[in-house]
Amino acid sequence: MIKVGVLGARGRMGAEVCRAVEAADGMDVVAALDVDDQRSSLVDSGTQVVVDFTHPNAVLDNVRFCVDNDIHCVVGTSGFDQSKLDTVRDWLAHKENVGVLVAPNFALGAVLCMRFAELAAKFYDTVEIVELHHNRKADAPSGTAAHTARLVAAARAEAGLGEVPDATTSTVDGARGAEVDGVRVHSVRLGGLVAHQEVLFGGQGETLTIRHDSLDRTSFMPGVVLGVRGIVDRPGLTVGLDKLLDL
Ligand SMILES: NC(=O)C1=CN([C@@H]2O[C@H](COP(=O)(O)OP(=O)(O)OC[C@H]3O[C@@H](n4cnc5c(N)ncnc54)[C@H](OP(=O)(O)O)[C@@H]3O)[C@@H](O)[C@H]2O)C=CC1
Ligand SMILES: O=C(O)C1=N[C@H](C(=O)O)C[C@H](O)C1
Repeated sequence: MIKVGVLGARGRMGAEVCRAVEAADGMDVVAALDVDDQRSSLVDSGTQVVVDFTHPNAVLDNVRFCVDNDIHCVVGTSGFDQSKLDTVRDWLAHKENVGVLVAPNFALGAVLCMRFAELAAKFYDTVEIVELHHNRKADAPSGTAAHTARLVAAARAEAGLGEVPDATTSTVDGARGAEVDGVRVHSVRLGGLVAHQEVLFGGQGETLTIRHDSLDRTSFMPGVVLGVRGIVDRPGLTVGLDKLLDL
C-alpha cells in the first residue's frame, strides 16, 4: 500500500483526489491537510507520496518540505515556470531516492492536446492559445496554457520559424492577450466552466484548432493515480504526465 498525503485536501481538486486515492487499488490516504494544518503530520503518518493541489504561492514551500523529508511528490498546482523547476531540480540533486512529478495537467486529453500542438507547431506561421476556466481560478494564464505555449515556441524555434507575424499597430491594453515565449495566450474566466483550451494554428488558406475540455474534475483523477504509482520508482524531477505515458 502506498501511503498518500494530500495537501489542499479541502479544495476542489484535493477533495476529489482523496476520493480517487481511496478508491484506487494499492494506495491509501494517510494524511489529508489543508491551509492551517501542520505538515509534520505527513512525517508522523509515514506518508510516502504527497499530492499537492494548493496555491501557486504555497506549492514550492510544500515541495521543499517533502524533499527535505524524503517524501515523493505529485504536483498539480500551477505556477511552475523554468526557474521554479530549476530550483526543485537543485534540491533533488542531493536526494538520490526522491521523485517529484510536476504535471501542468493530469487529464489525458489535455496531455494529448499539448503533444498534438507541439507536433503541429512547425507547420504553421501563426498560432494563438485560448484557455477558458471557472471564475474562481487564482492564476492567469493557466499552467497548461503557459506550458503549451513553451512547447509550441520550442518546436517553432527548432524548425527555424521566427516571431509569429502580427500587424497590430493600434490596440487597447490586454486586447492581444499575454505573451508566453512569443505565443499569445488569451484567458477567459466564466462561472460554469471547468478547464478548457484551444490551440489555434493559421496557415495558407486554412486553420487548425486543437481543443480539449475537462467537463468534470474526475477527468484529472486517472492521471493523478498514475502519477502516484509512477513517482515511487522515478527519482529526480519529471515534468509532464506524458513522461509516464507511452506517447
Ligand atoms: N495539474 C492539473 O491537472 C490541475 C491543476 N489544478 C491546479 O491546482 C491548484 C488548486 O486548484 P483548486 O483545487 O481548484 O483550488 P482550491 O482553491 O479549490 O483548493 C486549494 C486548497 O488548498 C488550500 N491551501 C492553500 N494553501 C495551502 C497550503 N500552504 N497548504 C495546504 N493547503 C493549502 C486552500 O485553502 P484556502 O482556500 O483556505 O486558501 C484550498 O482549500 C491550482 O493551482 C490549479 O490551477 C487544478 C486542476 C487540475
Ligand atoms: O485551476 C484549474 O482549474 C486548472 N488548473 C490547471 C492549469 O492552470 O492549467 C489545470 C487545469 O487547466 C485546471
